[in-house]
Amino acid sequence: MSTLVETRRVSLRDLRVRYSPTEPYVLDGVDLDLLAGETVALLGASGSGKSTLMKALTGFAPITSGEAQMAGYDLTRLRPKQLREVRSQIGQIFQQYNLIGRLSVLTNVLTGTLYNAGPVNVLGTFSAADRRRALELLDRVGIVHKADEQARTLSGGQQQRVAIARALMQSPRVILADEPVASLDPRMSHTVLSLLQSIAKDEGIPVLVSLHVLPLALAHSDRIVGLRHGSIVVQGNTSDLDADALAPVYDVHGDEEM
Ligand SMILES: Nc1ncnc2c1ncn2[C@@H]1O[C@H](COP(=O)(O)OP(=O)(O)OP(=O)(O)O)[C@@H](O)[C@H]1O
Repeated sequence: MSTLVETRRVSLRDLRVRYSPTEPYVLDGVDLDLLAGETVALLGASGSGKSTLMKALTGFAPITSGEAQMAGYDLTRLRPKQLREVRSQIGQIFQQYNLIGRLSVLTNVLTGTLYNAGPVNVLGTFSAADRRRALELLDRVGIVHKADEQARTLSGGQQQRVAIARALMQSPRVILADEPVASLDPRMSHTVLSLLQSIAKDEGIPVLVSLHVLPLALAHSDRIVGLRHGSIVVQGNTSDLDADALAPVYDVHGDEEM
């Protein structure tokens, strides 16, 4: 492991991924850097490879060739133990929040520590320091007043904020958010995305967020990357891009659906 900056960045060069040798490449020659403190929006039509890119970064999709550095690890040569280490350092946010509904909000946040847990934590006993930190994080995402409620009683936007607090509990070096607002109304989408962008800055870590709604990407990212058929067709600072510049991402003449 080298410098702090290198452990808080992602670097992909000519990345190729396919799920089977008889299938076409799902990611085909992706070059991408995610830098500490920046929020990068990943756009692309359905089937363009956004989730596969996230999965390749967490070792759930097979990297066929190319270079992939994540949080100081070479993803192309990971041993199983290192794979667990890498995953423990990636905060993942999903469309469906993935909370345990019958457990309290506070306990859900505390489960973020289980990635690095010893046997005591696996049994469900959390330290006073962890509980304090979990409450601080719930305060940070604006939902500490719900700490003792069952997670399933919360609205979608509230649950997603709990999921973000849970991810922060890991002290992640990178956050990957795969369509985190696809189930939320527009107002809550803005709240959650602006929270993620401020976390990237405050924690000094990269946040990669896949989105389907162009105005949300333009409003809540520092950089936008557009995937089409597994290749990056647009990439630039958000302030330099508009809907016209991003049209190639959605210009459907192939087999992708909008
Ligand atoms: N486990 C898998 N095995 C084989 N093919 C897969 C697998 N997962 C995804 N694919 C294929 O890879 C391609 C890209 O899928 P992916 O889910 O990465 O797209 P996406 O851009 O995230 O789409 P969406 O916006 O609909 O979630 C699709 O053709 C899909 O069928």
